[in-house]
Amino acid sequence: MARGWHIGIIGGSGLAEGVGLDEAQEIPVASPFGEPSGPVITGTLGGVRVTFLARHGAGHRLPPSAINYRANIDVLKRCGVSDVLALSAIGSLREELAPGQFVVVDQVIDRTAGREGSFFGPGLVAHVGLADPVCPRLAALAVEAARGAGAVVHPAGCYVAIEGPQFSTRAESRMYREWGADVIGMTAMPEARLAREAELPYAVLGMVTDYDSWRDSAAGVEAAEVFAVMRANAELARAAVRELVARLPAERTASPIDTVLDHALVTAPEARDRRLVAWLDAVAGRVLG
Ligand SMILES: CSC[C@H]1O[C@H](OP(=O)(O)O)[C@H](O)[C@@H]1O
Ligand SMILES: Nc1ncnc2[nH]cnc12
Repeated sequence: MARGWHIGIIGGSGLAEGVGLDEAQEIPVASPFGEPSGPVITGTLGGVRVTFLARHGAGHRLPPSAINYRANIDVLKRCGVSDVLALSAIGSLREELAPGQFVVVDQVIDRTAGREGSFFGPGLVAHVGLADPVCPRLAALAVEAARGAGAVVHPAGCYVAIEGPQFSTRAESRMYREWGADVIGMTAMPEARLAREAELPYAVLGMVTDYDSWRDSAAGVEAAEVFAVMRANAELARAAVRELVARLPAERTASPIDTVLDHALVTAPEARDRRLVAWLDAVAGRVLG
């Protein structure tokens, strides 16, 4: 039995049905930040507590821009999750990252616009470091787990998060390649930012579904293509999650990410907005008392 671990899984496109938990219970969890994508499903997998949330809601109701990323991370934190693994469909910007293969993201470029990207704000200012937006320990576990499940896994890759919902133009797709991005999606930001603010180690297990639009000879990507590849890979993604929980160290040791708020809050206690402080009971209760 792995002590101290409670794995949060955010299921992306093609993975709204969950990961097949034992003793599963569906629980609506309220958040002061508004409506999460849906109720969480909490249960166990190999004796480890796991809580699942479908990012786009049941039946893929929400486009990337309408997802309440703050509420989603807040409810996972409220459920007592210790670490968050995000499952995502991604486009490939490199020949060697082929559809059907997995990429465990290690860097992110944020090209989203207009999304709520922080739990903090006027009345309680915080600046957390985001140089390394994913947790190396969880990412390494995801690599081993996905390999153990039989997937071809690339252990690193830079993810460019676009606003969407349209896919990129050819010019954009080629520009992202020049910038050094390896894969493309619409959801890892602000998810990664918010997980960090909530002191939740976060990693992205990306499943390559297409080659985006940078290749001269090929037609651009279509949503049907993404879902067809995801349908074919959903079971492999679930197997990777089962492998991950089976490979967790017997005891969860502290991660530096667990305490990033220790030195991040800059607003003087007497200048803090009481309503915002109350909203942050789950995300920052550890440091706000
Ligand atoms: C259905 S194609 C575009 C859609 O797929 C990805 O979703 P997710 O990251 O939740 O798996 C991409 O980010 C877009 O939201
Ligand atoms: N090519 C692509 N662009 C953005 N998001 C995606 N998700 C899957 N494939 C994608």
